[in-house]
Amino acid sequence: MAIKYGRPIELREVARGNASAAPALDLTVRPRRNRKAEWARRLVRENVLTTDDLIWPLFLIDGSNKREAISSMPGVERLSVDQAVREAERAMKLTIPCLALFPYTEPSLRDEHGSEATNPDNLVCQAVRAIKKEFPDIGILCDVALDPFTSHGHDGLIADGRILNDETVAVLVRQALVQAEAGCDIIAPSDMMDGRVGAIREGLDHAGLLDVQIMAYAAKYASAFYGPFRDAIGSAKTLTGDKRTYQMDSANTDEALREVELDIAEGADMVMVKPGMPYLDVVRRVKDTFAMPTFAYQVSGEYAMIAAAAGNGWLDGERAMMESLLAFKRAGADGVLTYFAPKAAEKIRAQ
Ligand SMILES: NCc1[nH]cc(CCC(=O)O)c1CC(=O)O
Ligand SMILES: [Mg+2]
Repeated sequence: MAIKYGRPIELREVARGNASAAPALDLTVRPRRNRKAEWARRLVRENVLTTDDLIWPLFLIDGSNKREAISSMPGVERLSVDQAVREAERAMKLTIPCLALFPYTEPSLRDEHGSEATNPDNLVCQAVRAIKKEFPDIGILCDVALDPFTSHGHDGLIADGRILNDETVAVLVRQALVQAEAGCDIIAPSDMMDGRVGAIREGLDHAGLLDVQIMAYAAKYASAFYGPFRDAIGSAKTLTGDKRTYQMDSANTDEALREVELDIAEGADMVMVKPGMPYLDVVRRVKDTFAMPTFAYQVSGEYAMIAAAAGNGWLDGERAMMESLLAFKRAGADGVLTYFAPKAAEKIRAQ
């Protein structure tokens, strides 16, 4: 019997002959049945976003009782350490498992070598200690890279206009150690130097910090979507040139797999793809290939686009936020770093 759309042709003729009430289209399969009501949609839903999927990035600034708006990231502020502790409390109440910390470094503390990065009493280390003291049960992730601390805004050391890989890695290991010693749970190298994951793992192990995890920014692309972040940490104005000799070319995906493979071999516990939404294909390939805990960073520019369009009344900000976050789950991500974390958590918990 010839089958078309699931029903034998012969039977289709019979069905046609019937009542005038018969459907105009003779369809056995009607996918809309599973969408007919909210309960039915919930029943067949494949992916779900929970508060466990969220990592909340915070920007830090020196001082006390201070909150500073970031003009290119409406709704996001730079926080003094005491205010960051208040946000940690909010994260605990919202059951967000982990915070990520990024410092705005005073210009007077920035130099060519990013020396402040390895100061055990720098802003990030102060914040880690303060948060851990009050809320030991929240996870803290610290970025490892020199850009918040260098006068030139690059993630590594420079000589004759070139980024020095191996010399930079030596500094990154020291940066990771001061953060881990302050109580950081997850070290997240975002610098894209070759070999830094292995060197940091060795440094941590040698210091007896065996339980400190590494989340490698494994496939990190040279992206225009980092613009607002560079405003937030104050490196936008000082950055000379671009980061294309260390961050990846946005045309490549095979290369992402090779980068991820290396970082896993060097000891990464978790891997990350960054930016997020424009690179969901990479998230999917990485997850399918390595079956590792895989994260995506919905970066500042992605946040800014949605926040700006919502602010102008051009799209429904809350729905766009939730849809964008669910997209990461659909692509295979185990979690998302997102500036929407508190808002999304509030919405999830209200459901
Ligand atoms: N290496 C630092 C770093 N860590 C996270 C981001 C971007 C995050 C965002 O845009 O939200 C950057 C910026 C950059 O590489 O220039
Ligand atoms: Mg690499």
